[in-house]
Amino acid sequence: MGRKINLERPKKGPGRKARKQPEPVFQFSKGDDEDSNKKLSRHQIQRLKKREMLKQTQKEEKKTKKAAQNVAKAAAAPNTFDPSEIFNIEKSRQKYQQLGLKNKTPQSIASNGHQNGSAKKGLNLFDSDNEMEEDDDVGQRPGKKATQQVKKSQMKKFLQQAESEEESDSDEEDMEGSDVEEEEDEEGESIEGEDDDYEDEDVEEEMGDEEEDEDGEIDAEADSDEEVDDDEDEEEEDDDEEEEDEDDEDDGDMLPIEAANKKLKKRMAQEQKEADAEMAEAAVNRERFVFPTEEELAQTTSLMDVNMRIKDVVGVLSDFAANRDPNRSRCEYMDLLRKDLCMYYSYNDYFMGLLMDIFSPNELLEFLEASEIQRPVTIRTNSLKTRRRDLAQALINRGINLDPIGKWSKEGLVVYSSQVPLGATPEYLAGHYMLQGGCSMLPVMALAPEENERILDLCAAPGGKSSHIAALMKNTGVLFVNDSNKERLRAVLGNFHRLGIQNAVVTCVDGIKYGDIMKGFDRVLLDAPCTGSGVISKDPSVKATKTEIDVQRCYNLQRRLLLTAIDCLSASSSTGGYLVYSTCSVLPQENEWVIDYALKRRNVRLVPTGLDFGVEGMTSFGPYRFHPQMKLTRRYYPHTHNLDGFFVAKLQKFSDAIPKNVIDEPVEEELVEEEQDVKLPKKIKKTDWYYQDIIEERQAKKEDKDHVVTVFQKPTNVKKGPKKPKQKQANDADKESKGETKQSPVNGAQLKGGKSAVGSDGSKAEMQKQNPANGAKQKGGKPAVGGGSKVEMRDAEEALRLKKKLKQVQAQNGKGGAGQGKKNGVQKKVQGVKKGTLKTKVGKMRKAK
Ligand SMILES: C[S@@+](CC[C@H](N)C(=O)[O-])C[C@H]1O[C@@H](n2cnc3c(N)ncnc32)[C@H](O)[C@@H]1O
Repeated sequence: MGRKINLERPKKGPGRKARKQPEPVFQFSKGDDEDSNKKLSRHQIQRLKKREMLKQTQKEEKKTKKAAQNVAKAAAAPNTFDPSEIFNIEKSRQKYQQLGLKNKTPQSIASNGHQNGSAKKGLNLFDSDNEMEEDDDVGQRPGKKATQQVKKSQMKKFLQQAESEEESDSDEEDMEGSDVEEEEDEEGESIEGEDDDYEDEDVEEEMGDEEEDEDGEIDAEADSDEEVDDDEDEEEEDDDEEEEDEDDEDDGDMLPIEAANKKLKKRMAQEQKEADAEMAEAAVNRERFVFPTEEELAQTTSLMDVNMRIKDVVGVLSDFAANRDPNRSRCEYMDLLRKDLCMYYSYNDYFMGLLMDIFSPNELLEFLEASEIQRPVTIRTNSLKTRRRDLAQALINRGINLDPIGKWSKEGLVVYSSQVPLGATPEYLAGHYMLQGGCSMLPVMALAPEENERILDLCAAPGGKSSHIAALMKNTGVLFVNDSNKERLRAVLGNFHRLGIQNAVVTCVDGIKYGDIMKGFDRVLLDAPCTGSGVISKDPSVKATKTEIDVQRCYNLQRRLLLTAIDCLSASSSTGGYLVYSTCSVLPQENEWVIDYALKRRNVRLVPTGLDFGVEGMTSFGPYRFHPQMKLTRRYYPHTHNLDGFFVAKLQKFSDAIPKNVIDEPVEEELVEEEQDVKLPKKIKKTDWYYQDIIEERQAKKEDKDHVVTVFQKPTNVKKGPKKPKQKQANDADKESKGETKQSPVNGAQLKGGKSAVGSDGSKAEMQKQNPANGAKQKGGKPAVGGGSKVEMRDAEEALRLKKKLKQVQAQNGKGGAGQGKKNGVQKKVQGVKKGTLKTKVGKMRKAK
């Protein structure tokens, strides 16, 4: 091998290596120029021959040595830390950014696995893992490392943008006698074209490992720098040779490859030893953490100090017995940690407390950090219209940098960067893909819809998961898509038209009442509304705004929706009888607890989700013990999987009968939910269904004169008709209380979006039916707006009833004095309802009316 003579191929450009190392002059070579040899003396010719032989042997030695090193490196790679790889990644990343990929978020870098440990773990999920290659039937080695993925995506970009440079670079490299190039030449391979992005990893690896200088990244560097580099390289090589010589003496008859391996191991052991010594020294020199006094705490002004203290306290808690201050309890440390975390990451105390109940201090830090970073953008191929391979090709052609999302999905793609908005590409508009978080694909995969089934998605807007279901059903069967929010359903319609979904029926009904409309589904998906504690990176307002009442509202609603969803399912379905429950929350209150509640009240059992990754669900939480099968459920965390926090459970219904000795109301002790006017935050996202619902309700209340605002409001536009006979009235009232009457401005009025209001007859029974646990609630578990407090309402109802009775008694008195005793009794009762307050309350309500 060695340097090649290139007399015939013309040089295409002034490559740096060409300048650095001019083409060798062979004026003394034997065969080429006999005349010139003749001019030399005999001694000169002998010296020349000697020199050439020496050069030749040196080159060969060098080459063997390099080959041995490479083999040793490759052998050691899976278990060892290779600084050159880190260097490579970093360099690639810089180059990547230079290429105009400034929008690349830190998270997307993390997804490549070279930011932190958690990201490395998450890498598995966004690793291309030869998915594309598998699709394409291109043979590849399985199981890549983070660095390889980075290289691959970088290479993709490089090769597209620097295609013109490719040839000249390779020529120059040929000139230098690069081993890599030579090997490539020998094998007749080249690294051109997009398809190669998914191939030739071996070549990429070699390029990374062996010839970092030759990847064309530092062409712009000054010649002087190159010279310095080269000098350094030479020095290093000299050192290596010296060491090798020493080793050679010891190693006697070892093969060069074995000797090189031994040397490498020795060097690594030495480095490890030094690192350990440094760590030990640092640990000794580090000051012991002293619990701060009240004054010190009050004086803390900088977030840096808070951060330092957080780390110190976490350090103490990780080995409490050894590191603690004997005068301080664990509780005190935990309190300090909670306060600091709240301050540093801007959480409210309650919400941070919830998270501290779930995670250990170390893991909590990882979770909080990961929740500050955006997850990688992911898209799902719409298999109704295209194949992932074709979509990827089309998007790459538009300058979008992407990879398959991972082994676990056949449709997902992770997008590292894009020059064009992903929601406006021709492919998007043509419905070839859906913008969808990676974790959103999991519940549908667990549901495993089949063709020709009847499937219900109870809380479907904006339709990401429903459209996935429709695609897996291949537009056959019927998909019922429901959501209680009319505005959000518009997005569903838009998406369905774009994606070409034709087997869907879209409804806008309160999910709790869906069972009254339709039942007997083969499969049901309940992607329940939740606190969003798993998607803090998308909506950071969750950190500061969620309160105890919010959490309770969510799990109450989730429980009721889950029971309805189970009731809608058919246990006798020939293909299924399966239900998937999911939330984008990490709180056990909204996940395991809800599932446990349903397991006790319906004939369902937990079955495996079929998802081959994720953390097992909790079988206990604080004082609560859940069903042992709960470990079949799956949890996903941003810090572990680089996905949004998520929960997936799969249930199978084995009987349609409802167990007799259970009641639907929550049996656990609940908070008394106070009726309160929900304060709206200053900025409300359009996607925030919770606040959007409140705004919508308030708006409707303002606009709709027939809307039942208070229990005493009289119907405004009900035509007076002939009085119904008593029996008929009773029947109607019964019907209304069962929710059969569709629209009545007064009683049991259906509010916009299928919500029901408290009946004007104010029957307590009806109110309790609305919300057995905590008083009247509407869609989303929110309190009925505008009805005053529960106590007020009850008093007012009682007062009205008694007043009516009083009038009757008075009328009877007018006819005769026999009712006097009765009248006194009723009057006493009226006074007894709420001493002193009744009059004013009734007065106020009248005024309001
Ligand atoms: C987590 S989102 C669903 C996301 C959807 N599955 C997707 O993948 O695009 C929860 C949805 O539940 C809806 N929702 C809230 N309360 C509901 C209720 N009582 N009945 C039906 N839907 C409800 C909200 O409007 C919201 O769209």
